[in-house]
Amino acid sequence: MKYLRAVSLEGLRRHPPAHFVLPHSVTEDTVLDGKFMIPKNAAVNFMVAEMGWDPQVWEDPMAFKPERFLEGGEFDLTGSKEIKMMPFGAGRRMCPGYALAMLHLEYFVANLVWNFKWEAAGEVDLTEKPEFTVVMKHPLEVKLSPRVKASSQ
Ligand code: HEM
Repeated sequence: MKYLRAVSLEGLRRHPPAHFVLPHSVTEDTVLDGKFMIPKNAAVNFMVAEMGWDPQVWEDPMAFKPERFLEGGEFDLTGSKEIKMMPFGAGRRMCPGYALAMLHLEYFVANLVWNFKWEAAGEVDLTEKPEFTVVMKHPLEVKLSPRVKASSQ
Protein backbone atom coordinates (compact mmCIF):
# COMPACT_ATOMS: atom_id res chain seq x y z
CA MET A 1 0.00 0.00 0.00
CA LYS A 2 2.93 2.34 0.68
CA TYR A 3 4.22 1.79 -2.86
CA LEU A 4 0.75 2.44 -4.30
CA ARG A 5 0.65 5.80 -2.51
CA ALA A 6 4.22 6.52 -3.67
CA VAL A 7 3.19 5.84 -7.31
CA SER A 8 0.20 8.21 -6.96
CA LEU A 9 2.37 10.94 -5.39
CA GLU A 10 5.07 10.54 -8.05
CA GLY A 11 2.38 10.81 -10.75
CA LEU A 12 1.14 14.05 -9.20
CA ARG A 13 4.69 15.40 -8.94
CA ARG A 14 5.85 14.50 -12.43
CA HIS A 15 2.52 15.05 -14.23
CA PRO A 16 0.32 17.32 -12.10
CA PRO A 17 -3.15 17.66 -13.69
CA ALA A 18 -3.09 21.41 -12.92
CA HIS A 19 0.10 23.32 -13.76
CA PHE A 20 -1.30 26.38 -11.94
CA VAL A 21 -3.58 26.91 -8.96
CA LEU A 22 -6.66 29.16 -9.09
CA PRO A 23 -5.53 32.81 -9.24
CA HIS A 24 -4.78 34.36 -5.83
CA SER A 25 -4.11 38.00 -4.85
CA VAL A 26 -2.89 40.05 -1.90
CA THR A 27 -5.17 42.52 -0.09
CA GLU A 28 -2.41 45.14 0.26
CA ASP A 29 0.90 45.93 -1.47
CA THR A 30 3.37 43.33 -0.23
CA VAL A 31 7.15 43.01 -0.61
CA LEU A 32 8.49 39.43 -0.64
CA ASP A 33 12.08 38.74 0.50
CA GLY A 34 12.73 42.51 0.34
CA LYS A 35 12.96 42.10 -3.45
CA PHE A 36 9.64 41.35 -5.06
CA MET A 37 6.81 43.87 -4.97
CA ILE A 38 3.34 42.24 -5.23
CA PRO A 39 0.81 45.05 -5.88
CA LYS A 40 -2.57 44.94 -4.17
CA ASN A 41 -5.17 42.94 -6.17
CA ALA A 42 -2.66 41.76 -8.82
CA ALA A 43 -3.37 38.21 -9.94
CA VAL A 44 -0.79 35.90 -8.36
CA ASN A 45 -0.23 32.32 -9.45
CA PHE A 46 2.23 29.52 -8.76
CA MET A 47 4.17 27.34 -11.19
CA VAL A 48 2.93 24.09 -9.67
CA ALA A 49 4.59 21.73 -12.17
CA GLU A 50 7.96 23.52 -12.08
CA MET A 51 7.99 23.39 -8.28
CA GLY A 52 7.76 19.60 -8.46
CA TRP A 53 10.56 19.51 -11.06
CA ASP A 54 13.03 21.73 -9.16
CA PRO A 55 16.48 20.06 -9.33
CA GLN A 56 17.49 21.88 -6.13
CA VAL A 57 14.73 20.02 -4.29
CA TRP A 58 14.34 16.74 -6.20
CA GLU A 59 17.13 14.45 -7.35
CA ASP A 60 16.80 13.52 -11.05
CA PRO A 61 13.46 15.40 -11.13
CA MET A 62 12.26 14.42 -14.61
CA ALA A 63 12.58 10.67 -13.90
CA PHE A 64 9.53 8.76 -12.65
CA LYS A 65 10.77 7.22 -9.39
CA PRO A 66 8.05 6.41 -6.84
CA GLU A 67 10.80 5.15 -4.47
CA ARG A 68 11.62 8.76 -3.60
CA PHE A 69 8.37 8.85 -1.59
CA LEU A 70 9.15 5.70 0.39
CA GLU A 71 11.75 7.37 2.58
CA GLY A 72 11.22 9.92 5.33
CA GLY A 73 7.76 8.90 6.56
CA GLU A 74 4.40 10.15 5.34
CA PHE A 75 4.80 12.91 2.73
CA ASP A 76 3.21 16.20 3.84
CA LEU A 77 0.90 16.99 0.90
CA THR A 78 -0.61 20.01 2.62
CA GLY A 79 2.74 21.82 2.73
CA SER A 80 2.20 22.77 6.36
CA LYS A 81 5.88 22.07 7.23
CA GLU A 82 7.61 22.66 3.90
CA ILE A 83 6.47 22.88 0.29
CA LYS A 84 8.36 20.56 -2.05
CA MET A 85 5.45 20.26 -4.49
CA MET A 86 1.85 21.46 -4.38
CA PRO A 87 -0.38 19.57 -6.86
CA PHE A 88 -3.41 20.53 -4.73
CA GLY A 89 -2.23 24.05 -3.88
CA ALA A 90 -1.31 24.96 -0.30
CA GLY A 91 -2.60 27.09 2.53
CA ARG A 92 -6.15 28.30 3.13
CA ARG A 93 -7.29 27.87 -0.48
CA MET A 94 -5.79 24.41 -0.90
CA CYS A 95 -8.00 21.91 -2.72
CA PRO A 96 -10.60 20.76 -0.17
CA GLY A 97 -11.03 17.52 -2.15
CA TYR A 98 -7.38 16.43 -1.89
CA ALA A 99 -7.93 13.52 0.53
CA LEU A 100 -10.85 12.21 -1.54
CA ALA A 101 -8.78 12.64 -4.72
CA MET A 102 -5.86 10.67 -3.22
CA LEU A 103 -8.23 7.91 -2.11
CA HIS A 104 -9.72 7.66 -5.61
CA LEU A 105 -6.34 7.79 -7.34
CA GLU A 106 -5.02 4.92 -5.24
CA TYR A 107 -8.22 2.91 -5.61
CA PHE A 108 -8.29 3.51 -9.38
CA VAL A 109 -4.61 2.66 -10.01
CA ALA A 110 -4.80 -0.42 -7.75
CA ASN A 111 -7.82 -1.77 -9.62
CA LEU A 112 -6.34 -1.08 -13.06
CA VAL A 113 -3.20 -3.02 -12.16
CA TRP A 114 -5.00 -5.75 -10.23
CA ASN A 115 -7.61 -6.52 -12.88
CA PHE A 116 -5.71 -6.06 -16.15
CA LYS A 117 -2.45 -7.00 -17.77
CA TRP A 118 -1.14 -3.94 -19.62
CA GLU A 119 0.88 -4.05 -22.84
CA ALA A 120 1.81 -1.03 -24.92
CA ALA A 121 0.17 -1.15 -28.37
CA GLY A 122 2.45 1.55 -29.76
CA GLU A 123 4.99 4.10 -28.62
CA VAL A 124 4.26 5.45 -25.14
CA ASP A 125 4.71 9.22 -25.41
CA LEU A 126 4.16 11.11 -22.15
CA THR A 127 4.19 14.58 -23.78
CA GLU A 128 1.51 16.73 -22.19
CA LYS A 129 -0.98 19.25 -23.55
CA PRO A 130 -3.18 21.70 -21.65
CA GLU A 131 -6.94 21.25 -21.81
CA PHE A 132 -9.28 21.90 -18.86
CA THR A 133 -6.61 19.95 -16.99
CA VAL A 134 -3.25 18.82 -18.43
CA VAL A 135 -3.71 15.61 -20.43
CA MET A 136 -1.61 13.32 -22.65
CA LYS A 137 -0.94 14.88 -26.06
CA HIS A 138 -0.88 11.43 -27.65
CA PRO A 139 -3.46 9.20 -25.97
CA LEU A 140 -2.16 5.97 -24.49
CA GLU A 141 -2.76 2.95 -26.71
CA VAL A 142 -2.68 -0.36 -24.87
CA LYS A 143 -3.72 -3.99 -25.14
CA LEU A 144 -5.63 -4.88 -22.00
CA SER A 145 -6.31 -8.43 -20.94
CA PRO A 146 -8.13 -9.48 -17.77
CA ARG A 147 -5.88 -11.01 -15.10
CA VAL A 148 -8.66 -12.71 -13.20
CA LYS A 149 -11.09 -15.14 -14.83
CA ALA A 150 -14.67 -13.92 -14.63
CA SER A 151 -16.63 -15.52 -11.80
CA SER A 152 -19.03 -18.25 -12.91
CA GLN A 153 -21.86 -16.61 -10.91
C1 HEM B 1 -6.30 14.78 -8.66
C2 HEM B 1 -7.37 15.50 -8.34
C3 HEM B 1 -7.36 16.97 -7.98
C4 HEM B 1 -6.36 17.91 -8.16
C5 HEM B 1 -4.96 17.73 -8.76
C6 HEM B 1 -6.87 19.17 -7.64
C7 HEM B 1 -6.16 20.35 -7.62
C8 HEM B 1 -6.66 21.56 -7.17
C9 HEM B 1 -5.93 22.79 -7.16
C10 HEM B 1 -4.48 22.98 -7.65
C11 HEM B 1 -6.74 23.74 -6.65
C12 HEM B 1 -6.39 25.23 -6.46
C13 HEM B 1 -5.80 25.46 -5.06
C14 HEM B 1 -5.35 26.89 -4.85
O1 HEM B 1 -5.87 27.80 -5.51
O2 HEM B 1 -4.43 27.13 -4.03
C15 HEM B 1 -8.01 23.12 -6.34
C16 HEM B 1 -9.10 23.78 -5.81
C17 HEM B 1 -10.30 23.19 -5.52
N1 HEM B 1 -10.60 21.84 -5.62
FE1 HEM B 1 -9.37 20.40 -6.32
N2 HEM B 1 -8.15 18.96 -7.16
C18 HEM B 1 -8.48 17.64 -7.34
C19 HEM B 1 -9.65 17.02 -6.95
C20 HEM B 1 -10.72 17.64 -6.33
C21 HEM B 1 -11.89 16.96 -5.82
C22 HEM B 1 -12.10 15.43 -5.86
C23 HEM B 1 -12.71 17.93 -5.33
C24 HEM B 1 -14.06 17.82 -4.69
C25 HEM B 1 -14.58 16.70 -4.24
C26 HEM B 1 -12.05 19.22 -5.51
C27 HEM B 1 -12.57 20.45 -5.14
C28 HEM B 1 -11.89 21.65 -5.22
C29 HEM B 1 -12.47 22.96 -4.85
C30 HEM B 1 -13.90 23.21 -4.35
C31 HEM B 1 -11.47 23.92 -5.03
C32 HEM B 1 -11.55 25.43 -4.78
C33 HEM B 1 -11.04 25.75 -3.37
C34 HEM B 1 -10.99 27.23 -3.08
O3 HEM B 1 -10.78 28.04 -4.00
O4 HEM B 1 -11.11 27.62 -1.91
N3 HEM B 1 -10.84 19.00 -6.12
N4 HEM B 1 -7.93 21.78 -6.65
